Amino acid sequence: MEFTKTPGWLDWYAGPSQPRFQVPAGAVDAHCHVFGPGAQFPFAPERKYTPCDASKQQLFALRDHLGFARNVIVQATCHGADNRAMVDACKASGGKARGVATVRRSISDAELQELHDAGVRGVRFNFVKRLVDFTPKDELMEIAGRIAKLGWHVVIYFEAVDLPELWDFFTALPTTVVVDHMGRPDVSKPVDGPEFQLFLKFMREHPNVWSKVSCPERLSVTGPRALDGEQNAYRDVVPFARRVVEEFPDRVLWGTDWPHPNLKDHMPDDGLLVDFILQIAPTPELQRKLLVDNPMRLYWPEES
Ligand SMILES: O=C(O)c1cc(C(=O)O)oc(=O)c1
Repeated sequence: MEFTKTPGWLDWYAGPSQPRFQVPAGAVDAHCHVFGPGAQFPFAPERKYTPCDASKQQLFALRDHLGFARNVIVQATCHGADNRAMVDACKASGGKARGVATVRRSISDAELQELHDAGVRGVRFNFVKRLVDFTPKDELMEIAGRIAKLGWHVVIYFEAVDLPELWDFFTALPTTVVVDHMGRPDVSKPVDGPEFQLFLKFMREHPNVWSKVSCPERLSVTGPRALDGEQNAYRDVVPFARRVVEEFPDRVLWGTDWPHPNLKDHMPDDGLLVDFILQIAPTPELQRKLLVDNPMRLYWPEES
């Protein structure tokens, strides 16, 4: 099947630089995606965007180039609840990738078990309205109850302004809960202001809640961009991510977010995104927790 990219689509950055920051041995890129290829794994009819292709081979090449050992491949919304591309990548990784799936209530126990055998360890619930249609909360809660029995967790993606409305649902989830991209704070607001303080309270009061301190390129308003060798990129995001890393060092994850769906302004150099980690996790101990210990505990508990 032939697909035409969404107008203005930015393709992932070809030829990323070699990071200056050498990540610790065994580091995990805990948030990345594959897109198709569309000819092999068609994009879902209900998708809100049509991306460029981003194959498993290209993802694994990036992993090796950046010095990472493993990936967590998160189902991208352009594939809906058809997890074949993500599952194919997990299976092809030789145990070096785990997955996070999107499932509907109609999924059978046998299908859940097949996902588990392929390496899936979580489901993603998405509340970002530009990405997905609404799913009733009772359906999501039913799915959460079922996947809890497999030892999986729930990944949630939402925007900061929606946290108050979603609070009761999130805090009732029976599993570990992993927040994508720090719940998308508005970084033009103060880090000590009510909006981000509510997010910190969410983590403080609920020890089952983890956060990915990822996507500065999405959250930044004033940059500078991770391009042209910039070693101090996205300075406006740093206080937010650093606060989360320092207060909750055992409940944070980091990922490239490659191939960076829906960026409108620029496509970052992934090598420089790795260097960004030094700004938010300044000590070797924090780096090891963020990049190795925490993702291993969540995704490869049998090895950690
Ligand atoms: O902000 C986004 O556009 C975005 C989209 C997706 C997805 O389409 O799955 O995943 C992400 O992590 C971020």
